[in-house]
Amino acid sequence: MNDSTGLTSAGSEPEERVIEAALRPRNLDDFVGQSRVRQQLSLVLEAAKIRERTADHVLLSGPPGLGKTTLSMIIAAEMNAPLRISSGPAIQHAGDLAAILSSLSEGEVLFLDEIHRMSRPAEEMLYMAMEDFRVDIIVGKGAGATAIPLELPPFTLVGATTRAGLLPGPLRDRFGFTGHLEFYAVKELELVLRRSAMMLDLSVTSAAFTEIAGRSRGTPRIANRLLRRVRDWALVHKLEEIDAKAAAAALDMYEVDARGLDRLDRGVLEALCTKFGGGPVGLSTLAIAVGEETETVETVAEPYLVREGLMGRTPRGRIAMPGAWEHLGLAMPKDAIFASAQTYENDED
Ligand SMILES: Nc1ncnc2c1ncn2[C@@H]1O[C@H](COP(=O)(O)OP(=O)(O)OP(=O)(O)O)[C@@H](O)[C@H]1O
Ligand SMILES: [Mg+2]
Repeated sequence: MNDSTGLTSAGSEPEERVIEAALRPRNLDDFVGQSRVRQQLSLVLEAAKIRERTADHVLLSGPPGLGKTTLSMIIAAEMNAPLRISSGPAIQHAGDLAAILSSLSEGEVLFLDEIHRMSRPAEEMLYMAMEDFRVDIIVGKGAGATAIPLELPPFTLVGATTRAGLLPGPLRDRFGFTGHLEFYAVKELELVLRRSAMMLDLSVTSAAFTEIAGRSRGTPRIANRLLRRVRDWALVHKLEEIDAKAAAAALDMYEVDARGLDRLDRGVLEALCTKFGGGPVGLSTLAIAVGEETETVETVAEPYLVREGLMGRTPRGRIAMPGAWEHLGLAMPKDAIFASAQTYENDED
């Protein structure tokens, strides 16, 4: 069984990839939400089709599990083009990239996941390939080295990154279109779940979809994962239909609460409110209080707590926001920093 941390993390596990592939929407119309990105992308692709050219290079940025890989597959499908998949970490030498580029066929879509993790020399080769559809292959070493220019067939690069800010400007500028994916609204996640339930042949009530969607942290990958756990629960309990009560009971058992907080998130909040009176408290002290590594608290629990407005970051440390006490069903002490002072500011370090 997964522990609760795994259940609510936005990254994917290797065994999960197969089922994810099966649940992926295959065209833009089936892709839920992100209406602006979808409209803009659809325009880029339509225009390319009319001009009978390959589409402009596309950069997709946004947190894990929001649909970047899915969109790249949709782009290839909509353009009726083959898709080649690689990733930044797999391209450590310029030669790795040259090998991929020189074997592309005309119009092919090249998807580079985690493009911010490519090596510098490969990145520079990519600039030229994106702009002029040409690369220089270096043959030999030292003084005898020569550059052999190689023409490339026109192709569309789709780059994906969780950290658009880490991309060097020259690379970012060479994309004709950048789509930034946002977290999904509960209503949108309900649609994702409805579609998945149909594909998994499950009978689920509307209220149950709402219940699961509300616990999914704005992330389709998490929504689909929670749905599968609820399905297991219903199977064992021999339920024909999954209703809101069953969904809530199942997810409570997996320790994913009504707002999508898991055991670690709640532990951090509870420590902050009850052991440190709402803070401010340093991150490492907070981590010790919950028996976790500082890094785990910072990268796994904190981003969602801050996003949900339950925890704040100040120059003097972490503080609980009023919603934290409310969520835990506790009374906020009168001397809690948030109640007494105006020192709160959204600090970025
Ligand atoms: N808009 C959407 N509509 C329906 N399902 C979606 C949507 N976006 C994502 N999904 C589902 O969520 C899962 C994860 O999506 P995907 O792999 O595309 O995310 P990602 O952004 O590439 O994540 P990562 O950054 O971890 O690579 C897929 O199984 C897909 O079916
Ligand atoms: Mg991906």
